Amino acid sequence: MPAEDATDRSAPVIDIAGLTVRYRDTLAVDGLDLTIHRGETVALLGPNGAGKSSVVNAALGLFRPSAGRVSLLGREPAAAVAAGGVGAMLQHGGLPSESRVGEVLRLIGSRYATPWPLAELAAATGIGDLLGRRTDALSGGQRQRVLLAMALVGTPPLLILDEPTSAMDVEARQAFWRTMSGLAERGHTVVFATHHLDEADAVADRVVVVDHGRVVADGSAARIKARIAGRTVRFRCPEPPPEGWVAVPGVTGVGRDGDTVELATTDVESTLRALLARHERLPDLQVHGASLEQAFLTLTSTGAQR
Ligand SMILES: Nc1ncnc2c1ncn2[C@@H]1O[C@H](COP(=O)(O)OP(=O)(O)OP(=O)(O)O)[C@@H](O)[C@H]1O
Repeated sequence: MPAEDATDRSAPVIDIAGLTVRYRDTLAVDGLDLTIHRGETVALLGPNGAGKSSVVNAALGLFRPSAGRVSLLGREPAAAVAAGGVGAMLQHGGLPSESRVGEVLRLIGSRYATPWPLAELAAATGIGDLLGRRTDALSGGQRQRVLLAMALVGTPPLLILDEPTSAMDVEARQAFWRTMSGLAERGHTVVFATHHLDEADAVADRVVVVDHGRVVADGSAARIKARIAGRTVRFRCPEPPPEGWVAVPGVTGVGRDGDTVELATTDVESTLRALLARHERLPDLQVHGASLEQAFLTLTSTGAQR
């Protein structure tokens, strides 16, 4: 693919301050601050209605926010998009009708000084066999791959993607993330909203959790998981202590599955010490770290409802 054009490496690629989005009575984004630097791959996570799409759409300058400011590549969003600095894939992105996929990509590419050569772009996005296909004769997953190719054709330094893999099958999803990793290695910045926590965990070097229009956690997936400091200790033990498992130091929750006990703990060391002092044997003892999903549920209102 063509080399990426030079950008100021120190300046933020996305700088959002005090972003507020209201739709009549709904406060969708509530004074959100977010700064993203060149080369970062950032996942925006949050439950349905958290405000992710509103942040993405406002960041792209698709509407004027109620308050706050957004700068993309050091410019107003509309100017950065018009200059070809931003590739976007929206949740309800449309394709021109009555056209062939290859024609559309050639046409968009002709607007750029250094478009990604069509054959290479088609290979990277898995649409080699779709170039002659009509845009209104695509499946949901094929459509998503073509939308991705449209976002990438100008090889923009910044990619903003709203649930880019939601209609893709497992193979297409893996290919998609390989392409994204390649772009990130070349210094492109990738920001994507997703509900796939496993993808965020595997692909993003930074995870931003949004809830009720605010950032409730921001850091590497590992840091976010560590922040809830949750571990699960499992073992087989038919008899609980007389005072109950909750009396064991560190334990915050107790579950049972047949004769297997599952203790949620915030202090795994104290919990294990206390258990081993009391029980000579803890058959099938296992200790698990928190998954990003557990962290997500704890950090957002989804968890509070449980
Ligand atoms: N055009 C609109 N008019 C009125 N309310 C809207 C509009 N778009 C979004 N909302 C509301 O704003 C809030 C945030 O929605 P948004 O789509 O930004 O969330 P999201 O995190 O992207 O959700 P999802 O994961 O379901 O796509 C929700 O309460 C939603 O109902």
